[in-house]
Amino acid sequence: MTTKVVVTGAAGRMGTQIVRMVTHGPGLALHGAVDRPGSPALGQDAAVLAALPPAGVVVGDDLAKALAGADVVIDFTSHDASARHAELCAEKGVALVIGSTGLGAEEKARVAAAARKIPVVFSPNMSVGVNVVFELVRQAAKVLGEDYDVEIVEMHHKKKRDAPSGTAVRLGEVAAEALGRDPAEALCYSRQGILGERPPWQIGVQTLRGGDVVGEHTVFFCGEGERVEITHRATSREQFARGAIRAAQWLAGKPAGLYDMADVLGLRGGGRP
Ligand SMILES: NC(=O)C1=CN([C@@H]2O[C@H](COP(=O)(O)OP(=O)(O)OC[C@H]3O[C@@H](n4cnc5c(N)ncnc54)[C@H](OP(=O)(O)O)[C@@H]3O)[C@@H](O)[C@H]2O)C=CC1
Ligand SMILES: O=C(O)C1=N[C@H](C(=O)O)C[C@H](O)C1
Repeated sequence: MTTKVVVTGAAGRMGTQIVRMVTHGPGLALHGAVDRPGSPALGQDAAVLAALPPAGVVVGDDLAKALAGADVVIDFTSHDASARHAELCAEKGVALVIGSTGLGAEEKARVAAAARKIPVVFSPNMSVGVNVVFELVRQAAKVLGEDYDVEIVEMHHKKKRDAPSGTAVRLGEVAAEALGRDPAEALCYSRQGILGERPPWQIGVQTLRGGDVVGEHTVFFCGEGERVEITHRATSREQFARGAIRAAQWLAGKPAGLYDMADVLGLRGGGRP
C-alpha cells in the first residue's frame, strides 16, 4: 500500500528533508506540498527545493485543496499554523503528524479537539534517540529522587524561533512527573538577580542559541559528590524526518486520538519497538 503524504512547511529545513525522504521512500508518495501564503517557494517544484530532480508536485498555499485524496499530512511549520492545519485535517478526515513546537495552551487544545476526529501524532522530537532519553530521564529521576537537583540545558541553531525547545520542556515535564511535582510549578525558565538559594523542588531549563547547531539537550542530576548527565546530540535532521515518516505510516488505520512517538515506537508498555 502506498501512503499519500502532504508536506506542510515544504520549503523549510524540516519540510525539505521530509520531501526528500518521501520522494525516495518505498511505499510513500508525495501527494502535495504546501507553504506559507506569500512564500517565494510557491509555484516551485517541491522536489527541486529539496535538491532533487523535478517530481511534478508544485508548492501551493491551499492545504484544503491539497488534502483531497491524501492519507496523511506531515507538518513542521509553526505553533499557530499547526493548530490551524489540525482543524483543516479534522474537517477533511486526513491523519496528521505534527512536529512543530512552541504551541501555547489554546493551540494545544485545538490540536486535541482535532484528535477527537482524526488520528494525530504530536511530538516535540521525532528521533528515536530522544524518545529513549525521555525514558532514561524518567528512570533516573525516579531512582535518584529528591537528593538530586535537576537542571536542563538545550542548544539550537540561531534561526530557531521558539524557546525553550519543545524537547527541553518535555524533558522537564518527564522529570517533574517522575518526581511527583507539578511541571507548571517546578519548571523555571530564567534566573537573574539576587534570587537566594536554589529551591530543591525547582527544575531549571536554560536555552542557548547559535550557529547551525541541529539540537542538543542535557539533563543534569546534581547530587552531593556526584553528578549524572544524560545528553542527546542531533548532528543532522534526518532522524527527525525518519521518525515523522515512521509516524505517518504507523497512523494508517488507527482510530482518532492524540498519540506521540512513544506510541509509535512501542515504548508505552516498556517493550522494544
Ligand atoms: N518534532 C521534531 O522532531 C522537530 C521539530 N521541529 C520544529 O518544527 C518546526 C519547523 O522547524 P524548521 O523546519 O526548522 O523551521 P523552518 O522555518 O525552516 O520551516 C518552517 C516552514 O513552514 C513554513 N510556514 C510557516 N507558516 C506556514 C503556514 N501557515 N502554512 C504553511 N507553511 C508555513 C515556513 O515559511 P516561512 O519561512 O516563509 O515563514 C517554513 O517554510 C519548528 O517548530 C521546530 O521547532 C524541528 C525539528 C525537529
Ligand atoms: O527547531 C529545531 O530545530 C528543533 N526543534 C525541536 C524542539 O524544539 O525540541 C526538536 C529538535 O531539537 C530540533
